Amino acid sequence: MYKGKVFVIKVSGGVFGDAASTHNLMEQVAILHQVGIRVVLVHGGGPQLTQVQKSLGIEPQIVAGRRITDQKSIEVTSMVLNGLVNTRILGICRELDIAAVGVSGVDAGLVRAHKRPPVKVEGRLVDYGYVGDIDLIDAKVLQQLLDERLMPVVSPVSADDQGTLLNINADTVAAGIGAALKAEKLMLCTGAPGILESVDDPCSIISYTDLTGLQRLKEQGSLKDGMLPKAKAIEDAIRGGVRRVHVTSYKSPDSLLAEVFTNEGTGTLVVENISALSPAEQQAG
Ligand SMILES: Nc1ncnc2c1ncn2[C@@H]1O[C@H](COP(=O)(O)OP(=O)(O)O)[C@@H](O)[C@H]1O
Ligand SMILES: CC(=O)N[C@@H](CCC(=O)OP(=O)(O)O)C(=O)O
Repeated sequence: MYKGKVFVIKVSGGVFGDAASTHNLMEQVAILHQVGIRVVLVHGGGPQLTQVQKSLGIEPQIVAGRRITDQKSIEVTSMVLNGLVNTRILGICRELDIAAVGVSGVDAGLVRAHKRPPVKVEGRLVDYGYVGDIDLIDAKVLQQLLDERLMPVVSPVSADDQGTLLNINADTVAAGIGAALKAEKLMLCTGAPGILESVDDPCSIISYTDLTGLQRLKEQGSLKDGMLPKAKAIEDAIRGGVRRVHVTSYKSPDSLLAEVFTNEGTGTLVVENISALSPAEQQAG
């Protein structure tokens, strides 16, 4: 059913803090790649970035889920995301025999962005510095790699047309790539079990929702911190043509495969409009 279809899988940096979770997740990615799904892996690296910033005496500042990125921090961002995290994932791909190629949003004009001007967030003016907003995704380079059966491993570091490097949230980049490739699925693997009705109650997981449901959660204040850029990314991906967005935990051992190959799944599935789906479609993973 999914052979030849595009899945964009975004893995949060948190997974790489634990070797067993990392292997577990990458083994599932390997299976999806090996059965003929065109997998694009987009990675984060927020916790690693925070750690290296602190070791260099830079106090990390994150506002509404996005990192304020000054001149020194954009250098750290490209060192950590393009260097450390991307290369570590490629090493695991070697071990698991996945033919993978590392790229970033800078490569071959993949992500064209501009520096975000100071914006009002939660009532105050915030200058995010070298943080980018996406103008265009040119996914040609990814199509070429996928046509050669190579798995792209994408770091979200991007640039403007002058070559100024910009930091973009990995969920945002994954959503843009999903929309550009009209992906069958965007899978966001995060530390949370899925989208929760109440962030303090891990049992309040929402199994199935749509854009109206997501808006309701936002309006009632259920979405906070890192879930804010994730919710925006989910909305943009679906409006851009991605059929299904899944939010799953990297902590449960078979979360990706269960989400794809069982009706129940383990996390949250978001579609454009639940009532527009046929009963059969509502059943499908
Ligand atoms: N309604 C919610 N459901 C789930 N997580 C939420 C919600 N609201 C806020 N969060 C927080 O958002 C976090 C996910 O964001 P973040 O840690 O930035 O993600 P990642 O690094 O995986 O991209 C969760 O671990 C949780 O603390
Ligand atoms: C602008 C912005 O916030 N960029 C993110 C990029 C990394 C990321 O998104 O990593 P996770 O998926 O692990 O959170 C950051 O600096 O943390």
